[in-house]
Amino acid sequence: ATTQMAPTTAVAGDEGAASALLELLQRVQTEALRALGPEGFDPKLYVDLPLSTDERTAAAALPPPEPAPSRAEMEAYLARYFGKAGSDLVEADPPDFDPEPTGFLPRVGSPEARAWALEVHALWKDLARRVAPAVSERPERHTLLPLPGRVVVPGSRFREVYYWDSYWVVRGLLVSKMYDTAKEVVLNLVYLVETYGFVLNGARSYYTNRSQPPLLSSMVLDVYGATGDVEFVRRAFPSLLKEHSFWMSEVHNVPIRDNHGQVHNLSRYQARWNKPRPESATIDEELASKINCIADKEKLYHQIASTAESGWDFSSRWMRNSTDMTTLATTYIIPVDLNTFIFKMERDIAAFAKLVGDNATSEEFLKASKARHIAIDSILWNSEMEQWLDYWLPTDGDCQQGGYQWKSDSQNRKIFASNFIPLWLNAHHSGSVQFADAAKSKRVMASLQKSGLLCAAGIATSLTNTSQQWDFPNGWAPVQHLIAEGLLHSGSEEAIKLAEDIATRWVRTNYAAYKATGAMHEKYDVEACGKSGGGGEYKPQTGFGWSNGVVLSFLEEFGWPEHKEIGCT
Ligand SMILES: OC[C@H]1O[C@H](O[C@H]2O[C@H](CO)[C@@H](O)[C@H](O)[C@H]2O)[C@H](O)[C@@H](O)[C@@H]1O
Repeated sequence: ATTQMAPTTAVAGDEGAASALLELLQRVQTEALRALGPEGFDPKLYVDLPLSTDERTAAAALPPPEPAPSRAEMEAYLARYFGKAGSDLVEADPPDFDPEPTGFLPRVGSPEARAWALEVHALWKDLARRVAPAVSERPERHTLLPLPGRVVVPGSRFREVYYWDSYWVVRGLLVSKMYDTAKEVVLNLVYLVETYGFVLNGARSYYTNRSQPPLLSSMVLDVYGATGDVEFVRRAFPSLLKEHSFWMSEVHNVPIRDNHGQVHNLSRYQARWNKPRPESATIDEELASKINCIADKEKLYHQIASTAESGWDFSSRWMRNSTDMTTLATTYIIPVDLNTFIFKMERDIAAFAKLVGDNATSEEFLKASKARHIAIDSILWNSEMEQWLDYWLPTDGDCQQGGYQWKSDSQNRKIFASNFIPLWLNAHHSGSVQFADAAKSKRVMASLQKSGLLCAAGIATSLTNTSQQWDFPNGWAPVQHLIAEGLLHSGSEEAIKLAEDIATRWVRTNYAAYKATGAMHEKYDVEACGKSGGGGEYKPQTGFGWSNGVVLSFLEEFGWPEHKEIGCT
C-alpha cells in the first residue's frame, strides 16, 4: 500500500508551531497519566488544552518525569499554564433557533413524542458554539482550528466539529428549520477543504492527517433541497470537486481487475500518519508496546489512524483477528460504505454541475458514478449472501498489470451493518436509475432480516462482541438512519414496514434512555430498549449531535401518531 506520511497543513509556517504545541501537549498527557493514574483518564483532554502562555514557557515549567509528578503538582501546573479544554469555543445563540418552530414535525400527533422532540430540538442551543477570536489571533496556542461560522459539536469530549457527524447534525437542523445554522455548518467544512484540500476528521490540528466518511455533497444536497439556494451550491461546488480528487488520489484509489479482465477503481481509507494519534497517544503507545520493531510499530500506528478515518473506530471489521487490535489492516480493505458515499458524491456533483450550468462536468461525473456502480456490483456484491461485502486486498503488494486480481474468497463474508448501507442510495436517486432495483432490494432486505443484526432496540453494528465500540451490541444512529431511509425508498410495502419498525425501535430506545438519564447518547446497546452503549477506548459520551439529528429525522420521515406508545413496549 502506498503511504505518504506527512500530514497536510494549511500554511507551511504553521506546521512547526502546531507540532511544537502537540509535542508539548503529548508530554503533558504522558505525565498527567503518571500523576493522576489510569482511573477515568481521558488522553484527549490534554491535547485539547489551550495554552495561556507561550509554548516555550509552559514547556520549561513542565515537572520533570523523574520522580513522577504528584497529583497536586500536575494540577497546579495545568491551572497555571493552560485554559480549560473547550474554553476556546464560546457559546453562540443561533439566531434562527425558535423554541417551537412553525411547521415543526407535522406528522407527530403524540403529545409525549412532540414534547420530547422539542426538548431534543432545544439541544441545538447547547451544542452550538463559535470558535473564540483568540484562536485566529494566536493559533500557535490552540489545537482547535479556526472556522468562519457557527459550529455544532457532537458533545461532551467531542468539543470540536466532526466531519461525518455533521451530516446528521445538518439533517436535524433542517427538521428544526434552522436553515442558516445548517448552511454555516456546511460552509465550515467547505472552508476546511479550501484550506487543507479535504474535510478533516475534525477541526483540530491533530486531525489534519485524515478525513472521515465523505458526506459533504450529501449535506449540500439536503440544504439545497430545503432552501432552493443555488448560490449556496455554487459556493460549495469547487470544494466538492477538490474533495473528490482527494478520494481519487493514489493514497485512496485501488485498481482491481475482475474475472473478465476489466479494471475497476474503488476507494479505501488511508491516513497520512504513522505515529500514535495525539488524542489517544497513551493508549496507542500501550498497544504498540507489544511490538518490538519500530517499523512494525509505525505500521500499526498507520492502521490505527486509517481506521479512525473510517469513522468505525474500532471494530472487528478492520482486524484480521477480531480479538487482537494489533491486527488492524484497514488500508487493505475496500469498504462497502466508503464506496457507497463516493458513488453518491459523484451523482451529487453531476447534479450540481448541471444546476450551475457546467454540462461537461456533469457528464464526466455521471460517467464516473456509472463506473463506480459497475465496480461495486463486480467487486463487492455477493449474490449468494445477497449483501455487499468488504473486500480484502493481499498484503504482499500483488498489484500486477495495473490492478489487483479479484478473488471470490477475498470478500469478507462476516456480517456487518455496513453490508447493507448501499440500500441508502435508493433514497437518493433523484430521477436517475435506482442503485438496486426493486427485486434486488427485496432480496437484500430478506438477507438483512435473517442476518441476526436486527435486535430489540435497533440494528447491531456487527455480530461479534469484541468490546470495541463499533461492534455488537452497540447500535449507532448513522447506521440506523442510512439503512432505514434506504428501506423506506426501496419500493415495497414490506420494506417500508421494516424501515418503520427500525425507526420505531430506535426512537423508543433514545426516548427511554433520555427519560432515565436526561441525556441523548452517542451510541446505544441494541439488546434492550433504553440502554446506552459502551465499550471502546473512552467513556460513553452524551450530547449528542448525530443521535439528535437522527431522532428528529425519523420523527419527520415516519411521523408518530397520537396513540402510538413512545416508551419501551
Ligand atoms: O478519541 C478517539 C476517536 O474519537 C473519534 O471517534 C469517535 O467519535 C467521533 C465523533 O462522534 C465519530 O465521528 C467517530 O465515528 C467515533 O468513532 C474520532 O473521530 C477519532 O478520530 C478519534 O481517534
